[in-house]
Amino acid sequence: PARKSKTSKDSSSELAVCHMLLAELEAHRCAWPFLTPVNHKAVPGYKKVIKRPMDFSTIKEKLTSNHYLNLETFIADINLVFDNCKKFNEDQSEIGKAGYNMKRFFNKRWTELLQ
Ligand SMILES: Cn1cc(C(=O)NCCN)ccc1=O
Repeated sequence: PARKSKTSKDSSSELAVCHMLLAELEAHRCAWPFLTPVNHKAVPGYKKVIKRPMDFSTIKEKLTSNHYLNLETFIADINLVFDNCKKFNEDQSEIGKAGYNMKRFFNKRWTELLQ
């Protein structure tokens, strides 16, 4: 049978999964470059190159202030962190490798939890 629009239960359990996923990302040993906003005064070129900065602390703030209307907008911000990283850093740099590891970890975990 066709699924009715999302019930409030669905979205509150999805929200709980988002909190859990974010906590796991923050605890990952490769999370260090992504925990707080990149200091664009200390990182030459970052402000010009990266049009939509994003980091885990900003995502947590948005999550706790009910900014995310649905799961997709949360996942889009997580992926923005990794897309920015790939754009700005060499693949084989320490930060580039950390971003690749975090993206693989995230994809594995959210598909386990939500699909
Ligand atoms: C994600 N990212 C982080 C940094 C950085 O310097 N983070 C502070 C680590 N303490 C620089 C470029 C970049 O793309």
